[in-house]
Amino acid sequence: MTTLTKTQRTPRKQGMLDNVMRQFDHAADIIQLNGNIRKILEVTNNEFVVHFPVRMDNGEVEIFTGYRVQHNNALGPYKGGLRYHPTVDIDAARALAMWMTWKTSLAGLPYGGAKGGIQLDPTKYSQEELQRITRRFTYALGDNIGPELDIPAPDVNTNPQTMAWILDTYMSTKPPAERSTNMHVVTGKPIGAGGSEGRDRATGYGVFLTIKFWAEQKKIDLRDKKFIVQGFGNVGYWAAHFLEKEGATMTAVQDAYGSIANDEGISVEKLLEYTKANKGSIQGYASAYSVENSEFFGLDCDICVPAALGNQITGKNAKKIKAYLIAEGANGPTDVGAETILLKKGIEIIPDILCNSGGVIGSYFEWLQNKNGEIWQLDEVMAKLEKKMRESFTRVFETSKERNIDMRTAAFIIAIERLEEAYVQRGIFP
Ligand SMILES: NC(=O)C1=CN([C@@H]2O[C@H](COP(=O)(O)OP(=O)(O)OC[C@H]3O[C@@H](n4cnc5c(N)ncnc54)[C@H](O)[C@@H]3O)[C@@H](O)[C@H]2O)C=CC1
Ligand SMILES: O=C(O)CCC(=O)C(=O)O
Repeated sequence: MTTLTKTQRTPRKQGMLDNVMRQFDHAADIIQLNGNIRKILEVTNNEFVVHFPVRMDNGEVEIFTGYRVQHNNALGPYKGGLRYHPTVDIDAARALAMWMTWKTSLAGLPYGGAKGGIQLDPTKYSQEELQRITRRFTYALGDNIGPELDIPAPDVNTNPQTMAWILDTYMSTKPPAERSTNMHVVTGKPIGAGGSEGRDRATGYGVFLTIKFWAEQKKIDLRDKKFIVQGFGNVGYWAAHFLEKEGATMTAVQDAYGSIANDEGISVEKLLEYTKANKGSIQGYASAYSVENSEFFGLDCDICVPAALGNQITGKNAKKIKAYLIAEGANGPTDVGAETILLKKGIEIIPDILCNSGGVIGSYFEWLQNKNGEIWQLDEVMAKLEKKMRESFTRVFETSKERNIDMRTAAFIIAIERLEEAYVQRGIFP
């Protein structure tokens, strides 16, 4: 059995962790959050770091490091994705777990927050190797995940297939009578393996909905508006798909391999077909020209959708941004320094914990269906998702107007106040 290390510290350091803590501090100061509750929310509950060996296709054994950080479970089981990327480390997992706590609280879900992943570059491994890595990671986590304890889901470079491997491995460790009742140990599964209709598009659809609700408030017609998207994976593609369907035009895209642009428009569906035949990359797409990555955020557009990694919009490139709206599909794409610049310029930001919350809401629907032995149709899932997204958006937008604060601070306040209420009502910290 691989050794699990458990710590309870959350040191402040530059990067995503520093950003999420500063966002939290800002909101907590405004509402004068109860000091004891603040202490609890500042630290993560549990942190698991696992090292595990996996045999590669060439017969050699490689050692991998995986992480799962459980930030808070005052509102329900820990919930959040697993990321496979070279930048995954303990601080990234802590930051992303904290954002999950605020996100699930804001969305009114019966969940806490967690996040994790494996530090690796998945492009370097075969599908067989990725399957063995995922299965060994699942064994290493053991009963530290579970359908009523901590429920992983897809994130960067993980997908329904990854979730199916986790499900299968987790179930194989359970006695026969418990196997079929544990389907909800992960969400974002393939439909045939207990997944839900609509979870594939839930995050991107939610991103689109928040843009639509914002445009309604501002009396802006999305038809003919230009948008740019960083990241053309699950979130970026689906957000672009729904924006294009609404009549907006995608004029630039950036992925891990480079950036392309075309002021006349880039067809979302044609680009998707191209990436499928091009190892997932947008590079070389004939109906667009390539641009320097450093120019990407400064391109002319109305709406900018960062849907890749954290800390992409920084003090360095924020000044160049021409969009009047940033819709954060990614977690933590805008650092605190950049946000100050953007807000001064009058650029509005739909914050990640609201903008991309469609994903975890879709996961909640999958979890409920598994628990209750139900199967919902796509239109039912999408209608329920839209209702929940509208409720969250309206609360954030109204709070932001009433208190004369930006939407991120408003979203944090709503999320933290729900947690504060839970702790106070439980009588722990009157
Ligand atoms: N999948 C989900 O349901 C949810 C994802 N998110 C967040 O959305 C973001 C994207 O996640 P997914 O779409 O699921 O991942 P994905 O793995 O499907 O796609 C990631 C995309 O980002 C691109 N990318 C990676 N590194 C990049 C870089 N340095 N510069 C530009 N592009 C880069 C990749 O080439 C790919 O196109 C992440 O921040 C994730 O945490 C948030 C909520 C839910
Ligand atoms: O679907 C989920 O449970 C979580 C998705 C996720 O990782 C996120 O919202 O950042």
